[in-house]
Amino acid sequence: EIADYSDVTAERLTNPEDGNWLQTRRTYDGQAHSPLTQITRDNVAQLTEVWSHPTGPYRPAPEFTALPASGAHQAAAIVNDGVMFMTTHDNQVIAMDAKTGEEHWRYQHPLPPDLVPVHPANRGVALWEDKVFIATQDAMVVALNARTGEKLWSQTMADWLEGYYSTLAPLVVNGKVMAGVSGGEFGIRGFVQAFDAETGDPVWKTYTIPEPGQPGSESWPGDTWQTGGGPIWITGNYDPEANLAYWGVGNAAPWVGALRPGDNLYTTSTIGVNPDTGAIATHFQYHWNDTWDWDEVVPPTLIDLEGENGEAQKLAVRFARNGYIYKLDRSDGKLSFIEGKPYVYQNAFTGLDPETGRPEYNQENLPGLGKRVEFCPSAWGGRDWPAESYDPATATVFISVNENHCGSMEGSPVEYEPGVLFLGSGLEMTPTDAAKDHIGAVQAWDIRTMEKKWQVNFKSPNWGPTLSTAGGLVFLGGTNDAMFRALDAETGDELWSTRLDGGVVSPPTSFEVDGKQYIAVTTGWGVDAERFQGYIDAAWGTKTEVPQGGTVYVFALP
Ligand SMILES: O=C(O)c1cc(C(=O)O)c2c(n1)C(=O)C(=O)c1cc(C(=O)O)[nH]c1-2
Ligand SMILES: [Ca+2]
Repeated sequence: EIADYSDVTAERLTNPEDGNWLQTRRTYDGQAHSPLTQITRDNVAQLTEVWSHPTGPYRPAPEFTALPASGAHQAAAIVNDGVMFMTTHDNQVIAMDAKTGEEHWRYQHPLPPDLVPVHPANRGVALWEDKVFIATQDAMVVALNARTGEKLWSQTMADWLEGYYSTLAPLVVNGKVMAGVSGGEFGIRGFVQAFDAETGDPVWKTYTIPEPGQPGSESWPGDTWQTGGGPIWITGNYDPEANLAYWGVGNAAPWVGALRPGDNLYTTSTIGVNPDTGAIATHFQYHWNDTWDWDEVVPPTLIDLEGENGEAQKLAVRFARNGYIYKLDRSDGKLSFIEGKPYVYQNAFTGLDPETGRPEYNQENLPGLGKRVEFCPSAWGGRDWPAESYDPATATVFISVNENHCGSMEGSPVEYEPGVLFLGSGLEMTPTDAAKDHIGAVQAWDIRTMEKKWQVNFKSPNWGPTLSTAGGLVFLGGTNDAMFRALDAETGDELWSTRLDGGVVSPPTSFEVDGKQYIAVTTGWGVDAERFQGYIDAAWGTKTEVPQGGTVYVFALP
């Protein structure tokens, strides 16, 4: 039992104290930036481990799975006035003393024993008042008492036997707990659902695919809308002024676009949803008739800049999995295109319409039925799910990317069966010749000019969400050598690093207790970071062993 727990309010989520990290990307705008300044580029070399805490037991990869992968620890350490919350891919929630690592309580969500996750991951908790919320691999939302870990309510969003599951951290706005469902590879019909935080009562449910008669339904032929995918598996961002939650929608199903001709709204789009009603107020589709499994699920980072004449520029900036950066305007509650350009080599589009941002496709790189084609980047995109951070003082985005990998697909008709993979194609990934130089990288982009400031390359792929701090630092793991590092935000130079007990794909966070700044990160290598590495090893005849880990680490200055 936690004696002294600070209730989380709308005010605290909107304007969090500098020393707390109350949501996955810290603030509703998704900037993942810490205003703390104790750890700086001048002293970061002295950073040392304060405590570590293993999260085990692990749920091992089952022997029989269609797409085997180890579970990955992908949750941000959420910290509320000295209490840390962590989740694991097997749907445990652990509350710890953020200063010592001492465990307050641990909850294990009972998963059906025969559930075999395709993406064994969980991206963390959401907080509201004295409650903690998690979305689970059997597509439930569960509320716990933050003080005791006692279960308060649970609700089932959809039937896991039909291929629905959840991996994201929920998003809470004004007492409504929102979560979405994965299953884009199973032909689900994706949605976001909201529940009353107090009672668990369902409040609204908004499908990412319209039914016949609704706007956008004309973009789906016949019955294809019923199994069209459009999963939501990354936490949305929220703009309190517009009262819109921005959710990213994933791939269309089956993978091959020729099996469902049309734009297929709102797959591979950002939708702006009113959290009170669930109404979709605006949308922007990055690419129509997705045929590359390029889920566009990470929501745009919400950025306010001062324009040339001093007027406010309200932006939504996105690095799409399709390999392009999009600068969108969100000033009137509508997402509209300003400009876009590739940030990695991309040969699937010939370009974007300068007015609308709609891409034109290169027919030679367009997967179709009975036709094997290659395209770059591969299905894992220029970036996958690991999120970027944004430093408002320098208007710079720091993002982990992967380049020098291409994919191929050959489409064939596929019959829908509930709970069975619904792809219509195999999937290949091949590193290019340039991959011998590097695959992973961190890029820093100036959002005013849309110019790249620097890029740091890694021989390894990079699956590390970034944390930037007002101390002028960028923290990330993400590489297959289990290193966790701090870079100089101005130059990208590495200033500090340490090898941990496993690969890092979780977002680092920063917090303060009793006047001391800490950095937290959790090891836990698996899911698509592992699969991606597997394709590279297969192409090169190598074998890269990355320890799975599964430990929460906390660092500070001595
Ligand atoms: O279509 C979907 O529903 C869905 C869900 C998930 C997920 O929930 O993690 C991933 C993907 N797709 C996906 O395409 C993908 O590349 C991916 C990588 C990972 C991961 O945890 O490393 N999850 C997912
Ligand atoms: Ca997908």
